[in-house]
Amino acid sequence: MSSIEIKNVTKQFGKKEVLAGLNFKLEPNKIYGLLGRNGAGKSTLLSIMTNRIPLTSGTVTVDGESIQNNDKILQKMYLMSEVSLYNSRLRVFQVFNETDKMYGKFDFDLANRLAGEFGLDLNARIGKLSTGYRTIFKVLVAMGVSAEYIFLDEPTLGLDANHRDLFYKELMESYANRPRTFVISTHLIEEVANLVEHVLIIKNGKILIDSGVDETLAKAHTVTGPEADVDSYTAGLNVIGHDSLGKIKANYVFGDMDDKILPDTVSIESMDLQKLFINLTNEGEN
Ligand SMILES: Nc1ncnc2c1ncn2[C@@H]1O[C@H](COP(=O)(O)OP(=O)(O)OP(=O)(O)O)[C@@H](O)[C@H]1O
Repeated sequence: MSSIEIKNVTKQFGKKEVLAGLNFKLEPNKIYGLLGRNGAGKSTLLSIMTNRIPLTSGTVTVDGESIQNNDKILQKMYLMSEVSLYNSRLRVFQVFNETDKMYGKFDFDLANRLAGEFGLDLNARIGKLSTGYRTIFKVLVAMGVSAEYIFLDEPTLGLDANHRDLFYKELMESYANRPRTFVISTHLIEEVANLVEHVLIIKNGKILIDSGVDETLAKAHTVTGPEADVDSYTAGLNVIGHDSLGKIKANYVFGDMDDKILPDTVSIESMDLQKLFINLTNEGEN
């Protein structure tokens, strides 16, 4: 099993720098959440990692080998949006067949069963699918493909709540049956919080967080109480945001708490991933 290493990757579109020197590693058999606000560069990064668009500088390597012009390595990776490359007149089952020819060992059992569960007609032409079914179709191809690394770009775009639930459930089951690496790019943090093991948060073209979910949340605290007490307790800590309700204030702290004695009026609770994400990626803060 291979790991992917991203080193000093930058991407400029004209004069605009979208990725500003990224460094991280993707390990085999993990579910990653690639989180960032609209326009943060998630899709760009996924396209660079799968050699769909060129990078401006830096390297992407798999077990030390560059991915550029390296078909053997690129066979190990699948980017969900690739199906838009297919002729829109093709029918769903034909794309399953094409994918099998390109990557080998397509999981027809899984893709066909899921088509039934989602109510996707295998004979439908892909150009005629509704927005939601277009996503479902792309997701089914991505789940069936035999690649070791599956990059899912906004996999629930346009899906209703029932279909989103079904997708997450099936993804977990499929992952348990055939471990591989999934990188899920999304801004719907709440929905993936229980699914992903590791988060990569992008902001301003840089990786802000690259760590395990549990480890990340262990450093995220909500300190609540009367404003003056809360501010004095959190002075000197890494306060990344706050909320107020009347005279009660919540300061959001990311990082170590010190050993100060907690006043009776103040309480410390955990923070969920969504709240942490919002506070970390708010403009003007940090
Ligand atoms: N081909 C392109 N030419 C010029 N600018 C581009 C191109 N592709 C992306 N960009 C710009 O790069 C930035 C990052 O876009 P990208 O689509 O990677 O973000 P994203 O994090 O996937 O956003 P979203 O969550 O909104 O889909 C945006 O400012 C976008 O306008």
